[in-house]
Amino acid sequence: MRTVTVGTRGSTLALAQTHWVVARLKEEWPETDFRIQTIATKGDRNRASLISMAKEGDKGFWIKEIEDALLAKRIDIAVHSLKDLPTSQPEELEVASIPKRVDARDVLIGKEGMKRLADLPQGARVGTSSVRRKAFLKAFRPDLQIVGLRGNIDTRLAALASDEYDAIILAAAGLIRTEMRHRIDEFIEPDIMLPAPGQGALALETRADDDLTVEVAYAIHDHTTDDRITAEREFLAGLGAGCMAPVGAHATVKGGILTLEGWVAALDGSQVLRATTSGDPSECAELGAELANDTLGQGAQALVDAAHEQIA
Ligand SMILES: NCc1[nH]cc(CCC(=O)O)c1CC(=O)O
Repeated sequence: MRTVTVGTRGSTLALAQTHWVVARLKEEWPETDFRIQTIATKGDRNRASLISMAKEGDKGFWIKEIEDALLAKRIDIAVHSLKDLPTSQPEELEVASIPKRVDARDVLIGKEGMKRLADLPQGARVGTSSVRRKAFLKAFRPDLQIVGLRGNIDTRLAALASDEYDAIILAAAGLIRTEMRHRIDEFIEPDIMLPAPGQGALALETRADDDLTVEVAYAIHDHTTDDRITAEREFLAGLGAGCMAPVGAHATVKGGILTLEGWVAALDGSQVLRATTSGDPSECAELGAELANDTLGQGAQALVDAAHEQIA
């Protein structure tokens, strides 16, 4: 029996999504034995200094150790949240497969009487440490107070019980995958808060020359998800921005047409540039690049640069 070792971080979410991936792979490859290996990353060990790590240009703080394990052949497939994966991989590695995406939206979870964003009282305190969520929240409701909120999903949900927050914002996908959908009070529509590029999608990374494993992983590839997230990530890349930028992107495919929406915001929400384009899904990369150029033409570079400076 062939054995494929699947590597992941050890958080509840990372393990839940890896168990889901392995169950899907096992359906396609019943003769293969899949093992799960957990790996601690710098992001797991040192949560407090995410911002300072970003300042050092250390983009892959959730993935470096996992990619090292792939290169050293300790694991064969790495499972990542796609939105945490930099837009390019080391030369010896590749994203071999992108499974079907779950809900890309952000959600609100609130205390009693604080269950809808539009209905929150004046000056309500909303927990998030995402610059994108903060900027779009401030643009929608300048009165809201944004309070930092870090940690894995369990930590963030527990923090809501404290006095510091009236409501918190999380990705729907994380709650759905950890069987906590029932905790969601409101799905925030993309016309209020555009999701992060790739939110709700996973990436299976392999060694580029490991043909057998690439084939195993590719069996659960979803072409429509791939087209959508390619458009979203090309938009982000075209802006020269990373996952710490106040940038949202969301692509949908309906009736054979891909529609991509992209937003770039000032950190304080005082300005949001919005653009949209559509075309054939096979043109997904070009559509992303074109949309980045469109927002650059509207002055997006100044917003991205200002965000880089303020965060650094
Ligand atoms: N940055 C952390 C992170 N990375 C992936 C998810 C879960 C959602 C997903 O798969 O996109 C989360 C938590 C969150 O943003 O609430």
